Amino acid sequence: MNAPLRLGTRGSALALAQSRLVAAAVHAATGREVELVEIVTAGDRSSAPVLRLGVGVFVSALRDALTDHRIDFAVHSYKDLPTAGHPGLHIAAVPPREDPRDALIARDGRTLTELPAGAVVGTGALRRIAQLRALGLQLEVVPIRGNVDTRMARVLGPAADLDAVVLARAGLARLGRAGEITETLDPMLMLPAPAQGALAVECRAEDIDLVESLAALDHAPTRAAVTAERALLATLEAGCSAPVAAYAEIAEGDDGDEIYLRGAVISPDGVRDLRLSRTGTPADAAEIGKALAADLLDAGADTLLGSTE
Ligand SMILES: NCc1[nH]cc(CCC(=O)O)c1CC(=O)O
Repeated sequence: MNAPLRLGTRGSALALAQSRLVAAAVHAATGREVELVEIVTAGDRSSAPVLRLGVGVFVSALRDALTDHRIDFAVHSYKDLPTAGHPGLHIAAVPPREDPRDALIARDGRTLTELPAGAVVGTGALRRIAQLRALGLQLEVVPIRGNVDTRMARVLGPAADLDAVVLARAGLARLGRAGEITETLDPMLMLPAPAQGALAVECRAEDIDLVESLAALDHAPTRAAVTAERALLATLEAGCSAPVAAYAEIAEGDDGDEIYLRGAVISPDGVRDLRLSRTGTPADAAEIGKALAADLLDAGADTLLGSTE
């Protein structure tokens, strides 16, 4: 009898929901029992804002637990992973992606265009702040923090102080709260973060049996999409903190699957807004991402990236 596999997870509602989803999929695919091991991170203990700590603290606590053999595998929100890999660890599976789009949750069921001028919209990422400002809707866009429930309460709770918030649809869907979304935002207006809605299932590279078992959860089109989006991010990232968005769609073409990658770099005030795209085959996902990043740099993204330091 094999001992249960230990799946390390943070204790937040979203992390637990994602971990339970993957635990069930691993059990179904392998017949192995999976037990959740809660890892308390420096980020969970601290009251400092996540923006200052960086999501890296959550990721590194799980990675330390993997390296120390306290757990066998971990599930990350892929978009929170640094673009550089981690020595000794391997992303054994990228399960099917949730809807990667961003979502608006507004009072009185409103959509973006139904919000009155001067409406106050809260959101966390610079990428979203910049794109909301680029719409020219005369919204007052303010940075907010906290977990999904905290952010939703700023619009729907008894002490609501915002007209709307923008969050990833995927997180709300996994928490069973997609029904509270008042508009799912078209990627033409709000291009998502690279890898948004995707999960990364990580284990020790040396555990070849587990690497092989977890591969049953891998979804090739999602992996190709995420590879393209993150290649773009990694190529642009050199020393910058500018808002970068990327979204790859995989569709059936005449000669097999085709990948359609869109990328955007927007100045934080929303005034300069560069959007370009490329197509190719999923096998070339990484090259397409790098090439689109080069296109964006040629079109002036470098000055945009430089000006936001
Ligand atoms: N940075 C926070 C974060 N990391 C992952 C998700 C959930 C969506 C996903 O899995 O991409 C969220 C919340 C959000 O952006 O609204």
